Amino acid sequence: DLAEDKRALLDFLSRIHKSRDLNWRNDTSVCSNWTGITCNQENSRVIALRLPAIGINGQIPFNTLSRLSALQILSLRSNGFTGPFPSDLFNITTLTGLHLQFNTFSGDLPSHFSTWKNLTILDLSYNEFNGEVPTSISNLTHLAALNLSNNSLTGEIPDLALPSLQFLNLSNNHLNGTIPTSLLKFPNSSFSGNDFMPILPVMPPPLPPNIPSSPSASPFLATKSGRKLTESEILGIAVGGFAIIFLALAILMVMLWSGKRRGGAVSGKLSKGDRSPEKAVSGNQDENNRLVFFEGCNFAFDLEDLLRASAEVLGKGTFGTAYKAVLEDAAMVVVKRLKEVGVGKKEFEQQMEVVGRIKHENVLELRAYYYSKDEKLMVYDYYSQGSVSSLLHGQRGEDRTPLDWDTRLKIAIGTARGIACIHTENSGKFVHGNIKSSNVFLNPQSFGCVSDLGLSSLSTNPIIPRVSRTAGYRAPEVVDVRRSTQASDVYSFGVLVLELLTGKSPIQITGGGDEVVHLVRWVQSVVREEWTAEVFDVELMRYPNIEEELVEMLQIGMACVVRMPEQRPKMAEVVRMIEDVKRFDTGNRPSTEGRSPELSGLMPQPAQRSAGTSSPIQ
Ligand SMILES: Nc1ncnc2c1ncn2[C@@H]1O[C@H](COP(=O)(O)OP(=O)(O)OP(=O)(O)O)[C@@H](O)[C@H]1O
Repeated sequence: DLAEDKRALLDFLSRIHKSRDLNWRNDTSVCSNWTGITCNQENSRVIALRLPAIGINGQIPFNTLSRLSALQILSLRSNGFTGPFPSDLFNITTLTGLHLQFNTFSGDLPSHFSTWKNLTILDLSYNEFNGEVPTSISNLTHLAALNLSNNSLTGEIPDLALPSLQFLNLSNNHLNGTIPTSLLKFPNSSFSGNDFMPILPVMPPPLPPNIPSSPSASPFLATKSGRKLTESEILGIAVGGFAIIFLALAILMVMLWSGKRRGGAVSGKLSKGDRSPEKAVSGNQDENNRLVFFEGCNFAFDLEDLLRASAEVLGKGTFGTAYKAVLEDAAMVVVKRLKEVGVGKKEFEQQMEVVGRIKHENVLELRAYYYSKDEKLMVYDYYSQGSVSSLLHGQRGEDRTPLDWDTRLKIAIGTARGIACIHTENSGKFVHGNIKSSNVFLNPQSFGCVSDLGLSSLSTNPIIPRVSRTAGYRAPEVVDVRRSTQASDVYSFGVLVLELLTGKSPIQITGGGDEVVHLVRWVQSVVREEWTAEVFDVELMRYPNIEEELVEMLQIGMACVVRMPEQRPKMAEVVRMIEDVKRFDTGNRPSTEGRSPELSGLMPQPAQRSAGTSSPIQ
């Protein structure tokens, strides 16, 4: 229980040598007051202990931490721990993450890695372990990240058949022999700096998607087998080379984030014990330049980890560039690097606090932010499915998740609820300012989830090119005065609804680039001509008995995009209207028989459509 956890921690504290104080006192609450401790929701057990860079020397005292029988995460990284691998930690069968990197542990790794059935991250890098990589690591069937780099390990790598492994680093040891087939999927950088058979000095990142991922396409394998490369392989390597340069540039940019803030802020290469414990544990950064996490965020990373992470550019948006960062523990986050923030630190922080406070299932949670003179970053969860924009307009190949009608309805209702929630914030004055399909993601139940809130009021009013997708969502009055309002959010939402119904982008260029077609105007004109059925996405034609829902959603979408802002419905009203449509979705959809004459015959049959579609937007 918690009392035993407390005793174990106090025992640990009394038996370690440390250069700085910890605020662990017998008369204070472990869960509320003690630095580096995380308890479970009921505050009845200690589930995480994180003491990075706290200046502890010597061995981990035996039979102390191993008594924390509910512990899931143990991070003692960047200290001065010495001695052999603390084998009594095997008693903690609940452990999911063990971070002992940047210490001076030495000796062999134990040969009985089997009790940690739930372990997902094991980081023992930058120590002085020697001996062989134990085969028993294969017993850690949930292991997603294994880092044994920068030790003195010797011998051959065993064939670690780890089904969940996504990140592997064995670089800079003295390993030799060949790389087992089960590990060949990892980039060569995972194995560099060892005594393997000669390999190419430049290690390729994962192959770009346009290169076939057959083993022969890997330069590493080609060299090993010694056979000549085919023309397409050479081409593949050339393209891969560009990809490497591109990736290296991306990583360089991420590194630059740290470089820029030298002097007062954190550098990616702090030596051991450089930081005070409070700073190290509470976000690990200088108080004025730290990554600020919001409550409920379970991420175990800091700015340093973020800067070390490999980054991939997801895209450049209106307010900056979005990167996907893969942290050492294989967790993926999205980091938005903002450009041209037009407000000072205080205002920025206030805005972030408002955004970070919003907890709603249809609003993408801001996990953390960072502010310094040169850099402003925002951190979100990574949504692997991509945005609604990519789901709707992305490649229509095998990998594409088809957006069926129910999902589109769920996207619409989720997004509407998310925006309605946002509009209640800040005494009912909060405005999103940038509702569009690339800012909507699917939550685990496939409902729409709104991202990027709070950005439009921070930026220095970026000028949106007239012919850009973003411009297609802007309400007419915003184009004139360049100021968003809740009514203009409603307009943008209306465009999103029309996009979901038609499957078309809000702006299209036709006629060899001369003609710009606005989705809103096109839908309005088609409906005026009483060709209503023509507007709907052909992909929706396969779903039976959805005509009424389509038409009702079309009416809602059109009500949102009326020209006069004051005539648009409020977002809460829009939610109610869509919820009325959603009632059709209980499995008792009315059949086409018995519908009103206005609606009967409105929908042409699929064959009719394909013959007669006259849409100016293709
Ligand atoms: N949390 C996320 N998970 C997955 N992909 C994301 C995430 N956030 C953004 N993206 C994707 O990254 C790309 C760039 O996003 P970003 O928000 O910077 O620009 P945008 O949405 O195109 O434009 P804007 O800046 O106007 O919102 C987009 O394709 C977006 O869908």
